[in-house]
Amino acid sequence: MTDLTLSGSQQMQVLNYGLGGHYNIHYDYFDVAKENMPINHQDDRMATVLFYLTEVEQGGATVFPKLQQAFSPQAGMAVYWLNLHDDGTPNNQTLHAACPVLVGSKWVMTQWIEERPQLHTRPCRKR
Ligand SMILES: O=C(O)CCC(=O)C(=O)O
Ligand SMILES: [Fe+2]
Repeated sequence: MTDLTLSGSQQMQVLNYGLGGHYNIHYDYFDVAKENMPINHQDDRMATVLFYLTEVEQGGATVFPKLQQAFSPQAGMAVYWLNLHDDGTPNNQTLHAACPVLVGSKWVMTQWIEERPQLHTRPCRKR
């Protein structure tokens, strides 16, 4: 689906949000150049695939305020985005949050895709 390898990436994470459940505004990348990461964990989440497993009656949208985009959960839908630019620097336009569930329950599955395993298949370009 993404043409990226999942080797070295964490397992998918399943999240359930009940009434009022939300995810505060955040980036999925760590910005490894800035953060003092241990030498054996210098990798970053270059991409995210977010699968919606359920529809939510009201609320629960994933919002990207800097891009002015919102996605309302639909069962079977996925949103895929790149957290890093082609040169590996973080793309701060990817700031996002999950709005509170107002009615119903929300199930999602997140796959974060690591950058380093793409080394031999994905060229590193200048921005
Ligand atoms: O549940 C959502 O809509 C967003 C989840 C998310 O941002 C994440 O898992 O990193
Ligand atoms: Fe996220």
